[in-house]
Amino acid sequence: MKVKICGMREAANLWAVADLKPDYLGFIFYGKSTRYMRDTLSASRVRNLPAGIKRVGVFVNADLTNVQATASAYALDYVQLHGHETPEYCQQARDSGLHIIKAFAVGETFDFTTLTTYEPSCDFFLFDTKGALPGGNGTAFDWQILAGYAGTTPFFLSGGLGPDNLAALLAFHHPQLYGFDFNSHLETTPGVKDVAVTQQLLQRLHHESANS
Ligand SMILES: O=C(O)c1ccccc1NCC(=O)[C@H](O)[C@H](O)COP(=O)(O)O
Repeated sequence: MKVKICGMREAANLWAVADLKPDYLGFIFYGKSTRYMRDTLSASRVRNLPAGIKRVGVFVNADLTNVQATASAYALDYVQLHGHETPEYCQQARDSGLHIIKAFAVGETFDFTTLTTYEPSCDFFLFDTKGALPGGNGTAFDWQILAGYAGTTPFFLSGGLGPDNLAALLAFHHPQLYGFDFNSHLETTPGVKDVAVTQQLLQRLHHESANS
């Protein structure tokens, strides 16, 4: 199972977490987020992450030209779209060479038929919890609702994941489950991950994968 750690914003913390070798690291390019990182992390620091870690830029209803320029400056491997971006927007982004993770906010119900038109343009979906904020709400949704997802695009499971629900997480299965996305439940303050907690979590995940 792949692991994405999202919302990095401090240089020293970024290097410490990168040393733990997560598969993906996420950077928030949404100005209203407490994890906004344009002022705290230079493009060269992000570009120079160790090989093997995929860089993901998170955007919310951003102008496509801005997304393209940012993806190029920070050498982003993926753009994660967390707003009301349409299938046409995703297709245009993909046609320009970007790789797409489209996030969807899941509430008590979710109409999975709305995903069909996104399938051709998206590399991954990310199912997050519906909340007051576009992301980073820190609450989990009822993952059983994903039994209704019968599409072919692999997905990241997200929303309030952390050490406290890791056992339940490891017991959750879905044919298209690709990875877990962690954020606020690993933090000491918004944008700063607790390195010891993150290390323990990754060790537990690797241990479980090796034994499954
Ligand atoms: O984290 C943010 O501040 C954020 C703000 C706006 C859009 C997306 C954002 N985060 C994207 C993520 O991928 C988070 O990891 C995801 O929402 C889950 O966060 P959490 O519930 O805190 O685990």
